[in-house]
Amino acid sequence: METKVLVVMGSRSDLPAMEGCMKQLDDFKIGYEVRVLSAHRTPNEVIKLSSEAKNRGIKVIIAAAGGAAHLAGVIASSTPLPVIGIPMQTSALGGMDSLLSTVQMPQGVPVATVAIGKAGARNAAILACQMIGLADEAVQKTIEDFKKEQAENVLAQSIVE
Ligand SMILES: Nc1c(C(=O)O)ncn1[C@@H]1O[C@H](COP(=O)(O)O)[C@@H](O)[C@H]1O
Repeated sequence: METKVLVVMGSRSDLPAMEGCMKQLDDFKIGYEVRVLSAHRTPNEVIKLSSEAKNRGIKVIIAAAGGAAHLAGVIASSTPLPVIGIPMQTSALGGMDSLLSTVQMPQGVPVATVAIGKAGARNAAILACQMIGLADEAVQKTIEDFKKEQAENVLAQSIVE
């Protein structure tokens, strides 16, 4: 399967919160690559990865980090691809630290920031597929089917007895 999404996380400790992201990409049958790299601990490797991503055929980059979460912003600084940031939940500040440092980007370098933690991880995968679907009818159809099924599931449980 062609690799269309690059998933980067700041630490292996983010993996449990990120599993839903990879599962959602699997469910949508979207090819992806997962890397653990840090803008703080391995800055050169992060820039290399993000600056080469487009030429490798990647369409969207998902970046997850917690605390002083600069990873998504640094990636966004060095690629023309859309970057989706996932703020990881933290024990010290509940993820508010990650949220603010991911979302509050300076003008000119956007990061599309989703919710904190596991909900954001899954939504990042869905949003990435929606972006890919703009230029790929089969992927867009996958999203349409997903939304229809989701609505049917909610409606099936809408009557509370
Ligand atoms: N925020 C960043 C960055 C970065 O932004 O480059 N690199 C690692 N981290 C985050 O530090 C937290 C603790 O990491 P450790 O568990 O490895 O100490 C993780 O949530 C990671 O994403």
